[in-house]
Amino acid sequence: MTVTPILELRGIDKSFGPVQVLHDVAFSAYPGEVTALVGDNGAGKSTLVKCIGGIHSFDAGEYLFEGERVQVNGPRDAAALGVEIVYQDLALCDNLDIVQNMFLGREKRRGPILDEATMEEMAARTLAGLSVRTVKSVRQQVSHLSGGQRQTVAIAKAVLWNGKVVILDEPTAALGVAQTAQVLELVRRLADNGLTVVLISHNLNDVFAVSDRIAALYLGRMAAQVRTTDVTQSQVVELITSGRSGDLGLATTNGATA
Ligand SMILES: Nc1ncnc2c1ncn2[C@@H]1O[C@H](COP(=O)(O)OP(=O)(O)OP(=O)(O)O)[C@@H](O)[C@H]1O
Repeated sequence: MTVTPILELRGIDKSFGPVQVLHDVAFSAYPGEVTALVGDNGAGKSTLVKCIGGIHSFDAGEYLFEGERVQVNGPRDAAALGVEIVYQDLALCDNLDIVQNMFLGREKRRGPILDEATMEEMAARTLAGLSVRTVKSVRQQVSHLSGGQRQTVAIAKAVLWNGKVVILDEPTAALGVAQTAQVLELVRRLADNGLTVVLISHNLNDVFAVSDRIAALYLGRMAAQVRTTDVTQSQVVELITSGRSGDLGLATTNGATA
C-alpha cells in the first residue's frame, strides 16, 4: 500500500556560497510515524531541517505538503503549514513560567489584558493530552525544571501551536538515562497521537527505540531512507560512515514507498 507522505522534499540542492551542502536530497515523513534523520557531523541534517522550516531557502528542488507543491519562503510559511521545529537549545526563557513560555509572542488577550486563565487552561490541557505527569504546575518557572521537563515543555509548545510535523533536534542530547526514557516515550506518543515526528539524533539506541523509518544523510546526499525494522544498527552505522551498506538490499532510497 502506498501512503502519501505529509511532508516530502524532492531533489533539494543547497549551497552556501561556493560550497554545496545538500545534493539532490529526497526526504519524506509520514503521519503517525517517527522518522529519524541521522548522519555524521556536517552531513547536512541541520541544513535540511532549516530548509524544511523555511529558515534557509534551497537552490533547487520541490517541497510538497499533504501531496501538494508549496512555496515555503520563511518560518511563518512553515508554521502556517503546521511545521514546528524544537531546537536542542530549546529557546525557552528561564525567567518565565511554563505558560508564559508556551505562549511567548502569541499571547491570548481579552481586550488589552492578557487572558491568563485561558492560557493556563490551554497549557495544562496540552500537557495532559500528551499524558505528561512530570510537570506539577504550569506556573513553575522554567529555570526550576529538569532538562527532561524543559524538553517536554518545548515539545508541548510545538503541539499547542498546531504542529502537524514536529521536528526534534537532538531532544535527548543533554539528558540522563531516566529523562531520556521519558522524552522518548513522549516522542513515541506524539506519533501514536497521529502527528508526524522527525527526530534528529546521533544516538542509534534512541533511533531504534522509537523510530519507524530512518533517513541517513552522508556528505549532503540521502544515502538511504528505510524502515527501521528492515535494518540493523551496524547497517545504519555503515550508512552514516560510508554512505552505503553492502549487505543492505534497499527497498527504497528515498522513502517514496511505504
Ligand atoms: N550558514 C552556513 N554557511 C556556510 N556553511 C554552512 C552553513 N551552515 C552549515 N554549513 C556547512 O554545511 C555542512 C552541513 O552542516 P549541518 O550543520 O547541516 O550538518 P549536521 O549534519 O547538522 O551536523 P551536526 O551533526 O554536527 O550538527 C557543514 O559542512 C557546515 O559547515
